[in-house]
Parts: sequence; structure tokens; C-alpha cells
Amino acid sequence: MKSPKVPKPTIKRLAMYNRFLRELREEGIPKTSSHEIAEALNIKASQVRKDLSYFGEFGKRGVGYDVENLCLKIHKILGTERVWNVAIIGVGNLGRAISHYPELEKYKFKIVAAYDVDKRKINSILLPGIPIKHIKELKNKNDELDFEIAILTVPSNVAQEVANILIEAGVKGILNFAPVTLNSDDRVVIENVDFVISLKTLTYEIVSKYD
Ligand SMILES: NC(=O)c1ccc[n+]([C@@H]2O[C@H](COP(=O)([O-])OP(=O)(O)OC[C@H]3O[C@@H](n4cnc5c(N)ncnc54)[C@H](O)[C@@H]3O)[C@@H](O)[C@H]2O)c1
Repeated sequence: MKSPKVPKPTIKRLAMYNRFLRELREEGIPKTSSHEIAEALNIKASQVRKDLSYFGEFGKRGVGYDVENLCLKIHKILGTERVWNVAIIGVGNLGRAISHYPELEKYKFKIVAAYDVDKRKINSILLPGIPIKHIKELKNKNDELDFEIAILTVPSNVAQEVANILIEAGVKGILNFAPVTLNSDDRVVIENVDFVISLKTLTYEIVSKYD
């Protein structure tokens, strides 16, 4: 089902289509169209059709899409039809805020572990049943990890070192919030989140529009 040639913006839009489709599903609306999805997301209907065409035929011409079916298919493409176990690495301001974000559980991202180095935080409870453990426990861990994704919210000066520990421990994906480029490794998928880069994209757009 997955094609290596699919552009990243398409994948991001698929996640947005899915969010909109969930809303329709919750409202009990059975059918939608590329025009309706496009209007809700402020993009072109041709873009929606192009994005979906990477993955085959989803709707019948003139009939539109079955909301339930399209929702399930996009979940399958994104790998979000099942629960993903996640660990928070670095339980500071950001790590703590993310771990309490209710949308995570709603979208089947389950926090199952948390690691830090701060003695005052070790063994305190982040969430029910989730004590904060010392990162060295991860380093010494010989058995299989109980999570596949790590949300990395440590200071940038230790981000690479901590990422290396995670990779050696067998993590499959790292969502990196530290403002550094981590060295890539074939064993892991790295996705960076940096809202300052988004702000700079915004200022570029503002300058282009008004100057
Ligand atoms: N991407 C974004 O949009 C965004 C926004 C804000 C902050 N950040 C970045 O996120 C990171 C966290 O920010 P914050 O404000 O939560 O910082 P913070 O100082 O509040 O939290 C960092 C936590 O990491 C822990 N830590 C330090 N070294 C560690 C190690 N080796 N292993 C495990 N844990 C360790 C600290 O004890 C602390 O609890 C920083 O890199 C910051 O620049 C990113």
C-alpha cells in the first residue's frame, strides 16, 4: 500500500483529511466529496484527489467518498489503525505538557513510559501507572522495549546522546522537539517538530504578502 514516492506534504494532508473525516463520522455524515474536504481545509479539490490517488481508487466519480471507508483506509495508510506505545524522554515543561494532551490517547498514542535524569523527578508519577525512570535504566535495558515511539523533549545539548541510547535500545521512531538535527540512523525514523521554523515560515508569508 505504501509508496516510497509519496511526498511528505501529502502525508501531512492525509492526517488532516483524517481529522476532518472523524468529525463527519461523529456527526453521522455518511458521504463526502473532494470538494467538501478541500473547502474544510482551505485547499483545492484537485489536491485532495491527487493526494488520495497515490494510494489507489477511493471513491466513485460523481458519488463521492464513503466517510467510514475513507477514514479506515487513511488510518491504514498512516499506520494509526492500532495503538502505538510512546515514551516521553525528558519530563520538563514540554514533555509534561505533551504527556497531558488528551488528543494523544484519542488518536491511539498511549504513553507507557517516561524517562529523565533529574533526581527530584525520578520515581514520581507522571500519569497513573507511569513513574518517571532514570534514563540509565533505558541504557541498561536488555529486554525488548515496551514502546516503539519516543517523544524527545530534552535540552538540545544532550539530544543526540539521548537519541543514541534510544536507538541502541531499539526504538523505531523519534519525535524530536529539540532544536537540533539528529544524525540519522537506518534503524530509526526521525521526525522533527520546531515551531520556531513554523514562525519563520509565517513571517516569510507575511513579508511576501505585505511588503
Ligand atoms: N519544538 C518546539 O516547538 C519546542 C518548544 C519548546 C521547547 N522545545 C525544546 O524542547 C526541549 C525541552 O524543552 P523544555 O522547555 O521542556 O525544557 P526543560 O528544561 O523544562 O525540560 C527538559 C527535561 O529534560 C531532562 N533531561 C536533561 N538531560 C536529560 C537526559 N540526558 N536524559 C533524559 N532527560 C534529560 C531535564 O531534567 C528536564 O526535565 C528543549 O530542547 C527545547 O529547546 C521545543
